[in-house]
Amino acid sequence: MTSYKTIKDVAVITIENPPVNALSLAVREGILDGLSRASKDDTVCAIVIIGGGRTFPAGADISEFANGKAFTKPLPQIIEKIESTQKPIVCAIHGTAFGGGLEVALGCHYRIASTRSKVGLPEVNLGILPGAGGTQRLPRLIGVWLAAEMICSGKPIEAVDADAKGILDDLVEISSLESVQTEYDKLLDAAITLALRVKNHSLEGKRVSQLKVEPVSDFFYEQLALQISKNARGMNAPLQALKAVKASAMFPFKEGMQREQQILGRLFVSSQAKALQHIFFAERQTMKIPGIDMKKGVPIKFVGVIGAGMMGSGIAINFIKKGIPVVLIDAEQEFLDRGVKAIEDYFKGRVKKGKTTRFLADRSLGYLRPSLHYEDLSNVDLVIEAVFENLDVKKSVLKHLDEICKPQTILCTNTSTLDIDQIASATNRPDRVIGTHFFSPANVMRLMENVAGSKTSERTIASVMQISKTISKIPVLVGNCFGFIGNRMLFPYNNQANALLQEGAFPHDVDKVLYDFGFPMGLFQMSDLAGNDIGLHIRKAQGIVDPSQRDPNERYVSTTADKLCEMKRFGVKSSKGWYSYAKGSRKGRPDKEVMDLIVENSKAEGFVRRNISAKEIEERCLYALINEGFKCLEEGMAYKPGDIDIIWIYGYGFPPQKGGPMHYADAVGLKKIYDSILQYGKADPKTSAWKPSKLLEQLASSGKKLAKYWTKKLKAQSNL
Ligand SMILES: CCCCCCC[C@H](O)CC(=O)SCCNC(=O)CCNC(=O)[C@H](O)C(C)(C)COP(=O)([O-])OP(=O)([O-])OC[C@H]1O[C@@H](n2cnc3c(N)ncnc32)[C@H](O)[C@@H]1OP(=O)([O-])[O-]
Repeated sequence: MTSYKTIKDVAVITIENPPVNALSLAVREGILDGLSRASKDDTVCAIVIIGGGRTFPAGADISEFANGKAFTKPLPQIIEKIESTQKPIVCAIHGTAFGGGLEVALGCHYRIASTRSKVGLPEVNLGILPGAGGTQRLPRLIGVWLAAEMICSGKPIEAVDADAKGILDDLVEISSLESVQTEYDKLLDAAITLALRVKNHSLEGKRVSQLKVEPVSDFFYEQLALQISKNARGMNAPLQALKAVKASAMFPFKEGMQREQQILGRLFVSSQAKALQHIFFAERQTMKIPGIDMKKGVPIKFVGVIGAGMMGSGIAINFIKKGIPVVLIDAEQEFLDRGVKAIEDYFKGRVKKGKTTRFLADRSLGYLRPSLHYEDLSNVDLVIEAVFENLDVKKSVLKHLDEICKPQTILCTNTSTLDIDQIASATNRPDRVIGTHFFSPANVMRLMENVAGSKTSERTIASVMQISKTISKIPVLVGNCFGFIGNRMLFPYNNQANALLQEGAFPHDVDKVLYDFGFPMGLFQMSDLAGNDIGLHIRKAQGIVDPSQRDPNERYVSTTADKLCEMKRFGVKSSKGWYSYAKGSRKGRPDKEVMDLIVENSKAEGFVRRNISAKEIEERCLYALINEGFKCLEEGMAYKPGDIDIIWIYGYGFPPQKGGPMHYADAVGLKKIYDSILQYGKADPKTSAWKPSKLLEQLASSGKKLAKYWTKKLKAQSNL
């Protein structure tokens, strides 16, 4: 996991633990061994620590947190050993020196980095803090102010910025065109040169733990705490990290370290840390699908997008940003022009905000080819239709594409609810048809539900999953059912919210509970923002708006929602919906007209309104959601519980610190949820959402956790 060699009397310890050189136990042992060899060897005058391959360590090995290995030869002790070594140690950074990686660098006496590298302390995103001295050394090196900002936000910074802040001693200029090998060679060369230059220098002032921290006023901590509470609402780690940073200014290093370790100990075992670390791995597991070999994907080098509306132009941006040429098609010149303008405005905005350069923006725009002619798609590798959400319209678009595109072209349909098999049946290549459900705005939202139809081939799935990654999305493969995973689960969740209105709650009551749970907004606020007509459109497609077409054995809860649309209360866009809005504002106020309508409907539908507790609101909305998630798993529509969690966190704002609905279910206890579902079902037998999932029932009665059960099941499957 590490290698040792000497070059010109400098000992070089190379960390070799691909892909990210995480500081696993074997790496820590290797560093200790290297330090010991270098210290004992009289011919060695200085030491360089460098990461092999593409990066300096991206942190401690997160998988060692759960199995306890992190406590054997723990990282803080290794860093102490590095810092107290009597020979100068130069740390050479390339790639991403994150978390424990940066903490190792802070323990070294000198730090140089490639201009392409990034450094950061992202531990708060994992529910912990930089627990190997980062909260004590960084403030000593760059001051409390800058350190607190980096540690509490968890955001990485570019090497050039790190140099300006005083984290680095020098930069090694590497152009974007140079290979990783050249970067490594140049960096090592520069590190050895520096090591030889400082070999006889005193280490006085080079051991960061011995530096003094300039105290800052309490006002600074109060202001930062306020900002954290707003930006990272509901997250414990950033505020706890701030306490540790404050300790660096209050106590000598040793005592500060004790505070850091005490706080780390508490965070380590917290439910938030477990949830956030679950999300970290779940996000990386979405590409691992039983029976799908991702290597079978074909490269996608040329793309077509049909529909230059908000969705289509957003989709196109994703590709041209990555240098993949796009033909953007619309039927009318006016719509095409509008789409192109939206794309140009997007890039202009990025240049204005300093997020890209004019040169790069122009280069991206150069990849866009607007057209009114489907024939221009004859040679694309993949085409995504983003036309109106209507089965017949989408079928006719795909039929046309099938006639025009080359036989290998993959045809993607961007739909949020429609049946992929039916759409694919309009073509002669159902194996090359797949759903790509982008979330709006498509150039911002990272989630992509890729929907496999019954005939979609492994090659098509692998190609689309790979290209989704290339355009920086988080792709999740899902099965073909109404609403797929995200929207399918949204229906019972949303139904409960509406049922609560019938029984006695108001929109602001429900929204407050969901906001307090950690969602960025409640369901009614979300509906106002998206447009209440979208829900009506879906209910119409389901054929449930007309009372004569409804199943008499199923409770209908959307009368008020339907009436709001009749009253043209579409939401923010019409300045009134479930709430009323001042012109141009997205902050809604409860509206008497809506509250009266809700009361009137309750009465007309035979409900005696009652006070409903926050607990009941939370349980009913979330347990209905979770029950549907279990049904998606038992039907094979979702492949892993973690996939559902990722969909709900990235697509619907489920609070990450709760780990997603399926992780949360395990945390609450499946028996408790199952029993509550039975109880709510008894009181409301006409709501099918309360029919418990068989899988939930089975796990609740056997006392098993979903995560463990599913991991075992997948292992057994892969051993078959
Ligand atoms: C006494 C107690 C002592 C405790 C001391 C605490 C010390 C410290 O403060 C805590 C930390 O450092 S916390 C850490 C702070 N650091 C962070 O939070 C940084 C976390 N990492 C990242 O942000 C991204 O991985 C990178 C940007 C580095 C690379 O992005 P990319 O190029 O898109 O690559 P990718 O797809 O993302 O990952 C590739 C593979 O590597 C895997 N893996 C990655 N990091 C890992 C890790 N630290 N570990 C293990 N595994 C890690 C990843 O799962 C995946 O595995 P798979 O089997 O192939 O699926």
